[in-house]
Amino acid sequence: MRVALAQLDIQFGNPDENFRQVTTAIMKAAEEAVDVIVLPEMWNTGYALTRLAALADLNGERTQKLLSQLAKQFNVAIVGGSVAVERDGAYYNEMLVLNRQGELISCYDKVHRFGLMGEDRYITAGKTPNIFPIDGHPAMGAICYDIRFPEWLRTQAAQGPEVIFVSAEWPTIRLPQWRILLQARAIENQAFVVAVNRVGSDPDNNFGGQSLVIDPLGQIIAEAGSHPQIVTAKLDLAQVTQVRGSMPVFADRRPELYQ
Ligand SMILES: NC(=O)CCC(=O)C(=O)O
Repeated sequence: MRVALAQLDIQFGNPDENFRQVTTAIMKAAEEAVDVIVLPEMWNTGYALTRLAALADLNGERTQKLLSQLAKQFNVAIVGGSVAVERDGAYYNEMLVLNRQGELISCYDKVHRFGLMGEDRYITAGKTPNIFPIDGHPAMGAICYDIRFPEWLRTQAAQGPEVIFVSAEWPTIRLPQWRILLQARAIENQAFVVAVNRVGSDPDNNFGGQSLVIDPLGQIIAEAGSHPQIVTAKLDLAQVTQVRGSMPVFADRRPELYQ
């Protein structure tokens, strides 16, 4: 599986510019003949949470239309990062996943709201998992702060996903934790982790990128810098079978003790 990570400088509160930027990034990534393109968190608006009424994508329609059209045009799956969406008068931090045919195969609302960036005041939390196939391989997705909750990722990883896609707006100041948390999620779940962060800044935070691809042993196999860029990597998914076969961590679990 060849993946492209679109590390973008999201423009605060400017959906038109961000839709333009995402279109360009997907077109550029598709030139690399990848199977999946992954976007960062809240790429339509950034964390302009006080302006959601004016800026959020109503029912995710604009996002789904664009990503579906690009997926079909370039014959590529898209893990659509996340966007601010309005549904029935509530606001969500929502990941849309499209297959190569442009069909919506998963719609996930961030489960853990990040209070330090105001999500607890403006965003409604999701409560459903996010497992989907990419070309027949089981995969899953999480959004930023979700990675601090290993039990949430584990509950889903125990169902078989070989790749964990993560979309984030993770501030520079905590990047050392970003790296360690993602490596730990890869090791404990014996899965690839493909994690996209943004770069640039908003009125409250700087974002230093460092998007990562990590193998099931926790080794970093691709890494972005701190500027906008597309990073590509090849995942040898047979490695997941091999690592899980050599140490049966999932079979050895004692979930009856963990409540
Ligand atoms: N957008 C987020 O969820 C940020 C999470 C974060 O920065 C963290 O340290 O956790």
